[in-house]
Amino acid sequence: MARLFYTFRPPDSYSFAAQLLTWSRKFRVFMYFKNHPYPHGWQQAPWMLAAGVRHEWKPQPERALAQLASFHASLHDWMVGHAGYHMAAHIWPGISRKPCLCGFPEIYFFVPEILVLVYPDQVQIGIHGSEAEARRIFEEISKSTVNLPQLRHPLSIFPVLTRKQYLDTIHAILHHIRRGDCYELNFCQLFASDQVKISPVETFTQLPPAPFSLCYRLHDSYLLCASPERYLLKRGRQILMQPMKGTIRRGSNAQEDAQLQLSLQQSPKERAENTIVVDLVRNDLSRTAVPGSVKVTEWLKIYSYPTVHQMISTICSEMDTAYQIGDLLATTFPMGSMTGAPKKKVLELIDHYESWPRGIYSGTAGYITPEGDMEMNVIIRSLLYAQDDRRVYYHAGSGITCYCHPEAEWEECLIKTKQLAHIRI
Ligand SMILES: C=C(O[C@@H]1C=C(C(=O)O)C=C[C@H]1O)C(=O)O
Repeated sequence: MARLFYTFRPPDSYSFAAQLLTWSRKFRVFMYFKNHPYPHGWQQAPWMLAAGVRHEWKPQPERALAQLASFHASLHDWMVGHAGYHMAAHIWPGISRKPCLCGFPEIYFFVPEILVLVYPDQVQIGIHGSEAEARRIFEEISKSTVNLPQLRHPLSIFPVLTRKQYLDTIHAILHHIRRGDCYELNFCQLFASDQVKISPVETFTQLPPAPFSLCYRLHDSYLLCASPERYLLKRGRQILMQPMKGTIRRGSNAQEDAQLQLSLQQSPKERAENTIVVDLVRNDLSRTAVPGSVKVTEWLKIYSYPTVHQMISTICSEMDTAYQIGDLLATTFPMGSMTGAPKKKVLELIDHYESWPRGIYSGTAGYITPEGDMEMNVIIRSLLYAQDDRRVYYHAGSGITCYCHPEAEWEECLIKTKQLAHIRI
């Protein structure tokens, strides 16, 4: 039986979307998408929940990308899941595999039992079942009570590196850049906290709005993601990537904010960082593209988020019919904004200088539709929570180029942790 969608009209979609998140807690596997409406183009619905496992795909990671398209075609259904950063090891020989500190596998996708799409004027419930069953689900969600978070203690997380260790590492990376080993490297540091118990859903609701937010539970591992960055959008054969490079804090008043935005827009350093990644992405996309179809449709555009301004470029291509979704991932992953360039060399250097795993951070999460369309984000600005171990992790990084001032990069990482400042647990 194919998945059938049934339409309902809740009195208020915003409240329904909040109830949906509360309701999702009863599932051991779910992904809840909250696509804050920034002008970022196509997304399926403002809110979406994929809950419960109808089929799961836990492939051998080394064969996963080669098998993804045929697995998807065999089911012709929605698939939701993630690929962690260390899938890089199966694409680029010589890069080491490091297990995710939070327990997420290298790659995992599931076909949900229940899919709920929430639009401003209607709700669609997609199940392999009858309308009566869909109505029962709709009514159960409508009865969920949303508890406002009980604000108690601030969430304290600490960098694993001291400031001095961080600065020494950046100087070592700059040495590689001056020697010509590479010209941009995205170095990420780890922040952690032990012995914390959080309520993942309540914590997620306190993260700032972002266009690629999601709350993902895979048994005892949680990803609470407030990502502003898209990795890849596939619609038919049209592909779009939107690397983000260039970050500046928001100002405390409108005038300062406009000045900061302008200085980001005009900064030769940030423009160079972004353009290096644009070139890398153009190259990555050209490996599966119809010749001549790779185009930069937006270059160095500033987008503003609650705590930061970001510089984003958009690169499009048309994928050649000889290629499938697995090929697209294999030729573009890990995304250039999280590696630097040239990709092979910086992957080796990241392996060496980041002695902790990135794990699911710096990977991607999202969905594949039955038609093979895809929307995948970049997993950044995210809390990882290992419920069993009561540990919380957060990573933050920045692009290092020859223009960089190590102290400013340290500050940039701290700015990226600012979104956690208001969280209470
Ligand atoms: C590494 C992070 O962000 C990446 C680095 C950016 C930058 O250098 O300006 C911007 C967005 C991301 O691609 C992070 O948020 O942890």
